[in-house]
Amino acid sequence: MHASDAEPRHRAADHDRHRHGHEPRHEHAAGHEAEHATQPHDGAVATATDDAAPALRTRDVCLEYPDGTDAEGRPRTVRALDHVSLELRRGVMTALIGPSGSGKSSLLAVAAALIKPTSGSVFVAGQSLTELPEKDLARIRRGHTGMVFQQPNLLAALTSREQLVLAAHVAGARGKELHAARTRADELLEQVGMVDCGDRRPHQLSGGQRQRVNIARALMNDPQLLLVDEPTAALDQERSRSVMELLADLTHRFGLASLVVTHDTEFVPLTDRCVSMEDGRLQ
Ligand SMILES: Nc1ncnc2c1ncn2[C@@H]1O[C@H](COP(=O)(O)OP(=O)(O)OP(=O)(O)O)[C@@H](O)[C@H]1O
Repeated sequence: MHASDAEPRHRAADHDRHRHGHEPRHEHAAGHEAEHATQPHDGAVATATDDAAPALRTRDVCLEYPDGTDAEGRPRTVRALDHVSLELRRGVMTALIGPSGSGKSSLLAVAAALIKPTSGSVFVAGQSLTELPEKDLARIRRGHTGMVFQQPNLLAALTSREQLVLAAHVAGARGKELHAARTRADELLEQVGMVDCGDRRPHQLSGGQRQRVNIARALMNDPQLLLVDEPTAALDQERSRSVMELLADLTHRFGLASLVVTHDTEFVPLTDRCVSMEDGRLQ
């Protein structure tokens, strides 16, 4: 076992909580936040966000995928999300469970603004995503949302530090900002217990360590919302627990609204809240 898999080092916690300017909060009743698609004077849609609003709110979201044609040649659809209303607040880690095909990944994809719902509304930090053009959706994805998938998908040629700096570069960092990104990358690697692995490439890391780099990379652009799909699918029990504990810890210290899809119900007690899906509906 790799020491950094089992014993993440968590320093600079207070610094980060202050940087974000808030303590973790409990869930509030839905419906009292300022939610708006701002219409500026020039007619373009601005991406104004409101830090007091939930990091994510979906209202009556339905999603249908095309599913071939029926016997008469008419197009068929499969309903993956069926009137899903969900609110995620910062500082709260929510487990998303449910049987295979129940719609968990679809909900993550809608929350990440990767797919537009067929109907219903999605708000990220109070900003309605429904009518935004692709360039603004891309900005929301980069600036407000961090994503962690089952497989870390790290680039083989890059060191851990470079993986993180690349995320800042893709988000538009240049010159002095890239210098700051290197410092932030090292801070984040320390936060996920990988301080000694900044110069290592993926093949020099264990599965658990790669997932830690992946998580640190998702935090590079200081997101409010962290969407995590089966982060422990490729890991043994011990490393799985360690990664879930890390996610819970980061959620609280960074004030993230995190939504974590998991099949491992034994780790649900590590989360603050659990929601379950069946046939595209939240139970
Ligand atoms: N691209 C697609 N095209 C057509 N149908 C899809 C597509 N993606 C998902 N579906 C269908 O939508 C439903 C929800 O799928 P989804 O992947 O969201 O479920 P899931 O709960 O994440 O499943 P799993 O736990 O197996 O990953 C399923 O019936 C699935 O077959």
